[in-house]
Amino acid sequence: MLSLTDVTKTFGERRALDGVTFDVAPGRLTGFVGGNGAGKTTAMRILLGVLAPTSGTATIDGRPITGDDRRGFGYMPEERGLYPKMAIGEQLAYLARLHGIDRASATKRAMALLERFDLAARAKDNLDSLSLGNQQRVQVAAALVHTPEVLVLDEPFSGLDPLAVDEVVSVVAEHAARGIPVLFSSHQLDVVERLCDDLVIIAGGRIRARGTRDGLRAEHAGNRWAMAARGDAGWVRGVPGVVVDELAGDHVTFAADDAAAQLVLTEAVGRGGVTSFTPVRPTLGEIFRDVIRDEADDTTTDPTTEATTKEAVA
Ligand SMILES: Nc1ncnc2c1ncn2[C@@H]1O[C@H](COP(=O)(O)OP(=O)(O)OP(=O)(O)O)[C@@H](O)[C@H]1O
Repeated sequence: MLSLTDVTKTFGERRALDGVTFDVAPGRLTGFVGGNGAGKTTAMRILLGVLAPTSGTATIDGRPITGDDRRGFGYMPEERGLYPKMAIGEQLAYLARLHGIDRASATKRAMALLERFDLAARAKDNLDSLSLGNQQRVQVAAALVHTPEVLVLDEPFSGLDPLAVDEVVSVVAEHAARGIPVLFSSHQLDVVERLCDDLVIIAGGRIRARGTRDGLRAEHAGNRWAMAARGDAGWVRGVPGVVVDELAGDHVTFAADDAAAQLVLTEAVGRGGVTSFTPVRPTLGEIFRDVIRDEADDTTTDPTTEATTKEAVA
């Protein structure tokens, strides 16, 4: 288990993280979601030891993360880190060797990863001769080449088309399935929603929500229901305690507490039955807007539009 506990990070006057606590469980994909400047990269850099927290702790299995632990981490940094003018096969093999893997195995691993990303034929090409999507695949491969014990990926899907996203997702999921903790940040909420097991939502340097994806969706369901009745469902408008969101013939979505929803169901059965009756789960985008709005009162800036200037710290 990889954890940040009560981590605060300030850059001069700017508080980039404020009491941040979350876990990344082994064998699970944890999506890290937040607007520009929310604090995702800063939190990841603290996990990686690239930055020291102002206060709070970064731990693995309950003990402070050491340099040795971190050598076993796979990290795809926001600023990317590969050499544009070096052949990609050679480059991946070189990175594997930096992790202490012998030359023959390093080359083998590099080629296996390129194979996996359908780039084996390009092994001798320089990184900068590849399309942006392929360069991104190589960046992901670089984080995986030493078979990491922990995987931290900063925006691994940015700039990828939907098919490339699926391909990277399946490779990353294979690594999670080895039982390692995987944390990735993304602005693409639809991808996060599809991919992750657990979610951490951050805004303005503070954690606004965290938990399992399904748990958060249930928690934020807000008593909304969808029903497909047999016959026109217009009568639902007249049921006490019900607010209809959308009505289209026999399909209706509405807000109602459990008792009012039960009334609707009973009435529908009396009127000929239903073909479906389900709670409506919010999308991740809806949850995101929900938690940001809930907390907006006690933030001084809009976390989703905050500037992302990254001044160098002297
Ligand atoms: N080295 C730095 N010096 C000063 N301020 C910094 C530095 N790094 C980050 N910040 C500030 O800390 C805040 C959080 O930035 P961070 O990069 O962690 O956000 P982010 O969620 O990764 O954003 P994005 O999605 O835009 O990459 C921002 O206000 C940013 O300007």
